[in-house]
Amino acid sequence: MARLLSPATLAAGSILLFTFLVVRALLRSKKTSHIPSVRYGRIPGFRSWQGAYAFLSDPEATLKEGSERYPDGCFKVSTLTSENIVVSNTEKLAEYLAAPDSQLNVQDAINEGIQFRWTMGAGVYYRPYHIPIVRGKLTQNVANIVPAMQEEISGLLDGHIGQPEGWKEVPIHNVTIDIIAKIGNLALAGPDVAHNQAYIDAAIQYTLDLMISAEFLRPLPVWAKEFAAYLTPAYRSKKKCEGMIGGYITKRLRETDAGAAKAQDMLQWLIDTAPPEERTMPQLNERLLALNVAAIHTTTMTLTNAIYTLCSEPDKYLQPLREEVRQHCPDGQFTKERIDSLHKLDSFFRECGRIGAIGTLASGRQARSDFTFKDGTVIPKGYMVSGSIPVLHKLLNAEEAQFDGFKYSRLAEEGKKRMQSVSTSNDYLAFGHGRHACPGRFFAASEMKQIFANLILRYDMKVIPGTKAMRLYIGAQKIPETKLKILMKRV
Ligand code: HEM
Repeated sequence: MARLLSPATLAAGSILLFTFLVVRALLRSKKTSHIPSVRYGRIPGFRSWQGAYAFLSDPEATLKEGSERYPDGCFKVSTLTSENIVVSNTEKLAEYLAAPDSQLNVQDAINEGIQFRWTMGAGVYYRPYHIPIVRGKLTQNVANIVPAMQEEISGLLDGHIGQPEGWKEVPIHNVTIDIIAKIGNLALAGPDVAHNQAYIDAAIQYTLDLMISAEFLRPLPVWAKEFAAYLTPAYRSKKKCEGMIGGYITKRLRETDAGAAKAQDMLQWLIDTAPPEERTMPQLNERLLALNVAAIHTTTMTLTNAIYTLCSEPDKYLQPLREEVRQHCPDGQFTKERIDSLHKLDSFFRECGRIGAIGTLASGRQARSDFTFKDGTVIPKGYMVSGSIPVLHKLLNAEEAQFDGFKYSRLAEEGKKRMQSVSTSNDYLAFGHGRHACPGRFFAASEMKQIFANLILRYDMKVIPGTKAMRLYIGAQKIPETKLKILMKRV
């Protein structure tokens, strides 16, 4: 091993990898030379890399520039390992979202981003049988799980924040991620797993390990990924989780085989539905982790962003939202119907999703074969196409980009069609759009609203004077700051 990793071998390996990446960048650029680039450099062979530097330094500004320069067509931006073809208008978005999966594929697009065929496991990539279960059973079960979630949220808020008489500094992201991970796992695998703190921490960490592993694996050729995957933090993390809940999964499999299974949770529906090769303990552990990846950080970031938004303008939003919750839930108890009747709260969440969507690129699809738009523009096989959030969410114009939390409830009161936080459209893509729009959004909205409503019933909240919630970029992702503390005081 020492000989294999000698400085000479490492240097030779690095030169080979560098040459491979330069040649690949040159070949890639040739295929997309018909599409205008935004913020690429001038040095031949390195143009797309300079473009990647510009895009990754400020994705939002790069996309705004592209959308302004090419409002009717497509343009391309570069990341370190690929080029992304971006559309700026709703017609083009609708056109590519209607393409069949055999032509423009969502699984391949996600795989490009998080390499999940290798970081999670081939089963999740080739057999996504969990998606219809999330869209169907999990969504239908939202009403049934509200009371258990409510009890859990109450206990966790007592533990994390308590009932402070005076203003208390609270690292709110740490609180929301723990609550989301626990109530999410309550629905995924039941209380035994949700109350296993070591597993919850490991499931939260798994997503981060996966992101790092994806960066390590992405530049490698496919044959190398097959081996390198076993050396990644994601693989170690998955095995660690297997050690923690493997016995519990095996018990649930045995109960089901004995006809004694009673649970109404995702694990049960997975066991009942899995194809034979997926109906094993390691594969079910992998599938639960895949769902944790889809569910924990997305929901936490969206909720944290909503809390920061509220704390920046508490005078404007806290009291009206609290009054609405008190009016519809006078005893402080929630049901699905009561949550659905909170129209101001829903409007607030939709506007947070419009202004502060987690991604700057939406609904990415990767071409399995060449795709041709009506205007003749071709997305070549192997390339990504996405929507530009800044233009589709109308963030180019300063007036339209202004946060207006009660805009949608006001429009509905004026007799216009109600636009809900979970209704996707060509110009609202916080949950994507089309056949592959997020199937977990109804569940996520219920979780977020319950936590948010509990918070505003219990606490006054505001930012610490002199501080401001900043957004950070990780690639094309736009995420809320995680370290910011806010001030909270019991009502
Ligand atoms: C606020 C929280 C969430 C946000 C912002 C979010 C966002 C998204 C987005 C943008 C997509 C891609 C849609 C597209 O390409 O058009 C997606 C897909 C997906 N999400 Fe979510 N998500 C959230 C919560 C959840 C939860 C709680 C679950 C599961 C319990 C989940 C499961 C999935 C799955 C399985 C897909 C893949 C769908 C497919 O490929 O057909 N998500 N999500």
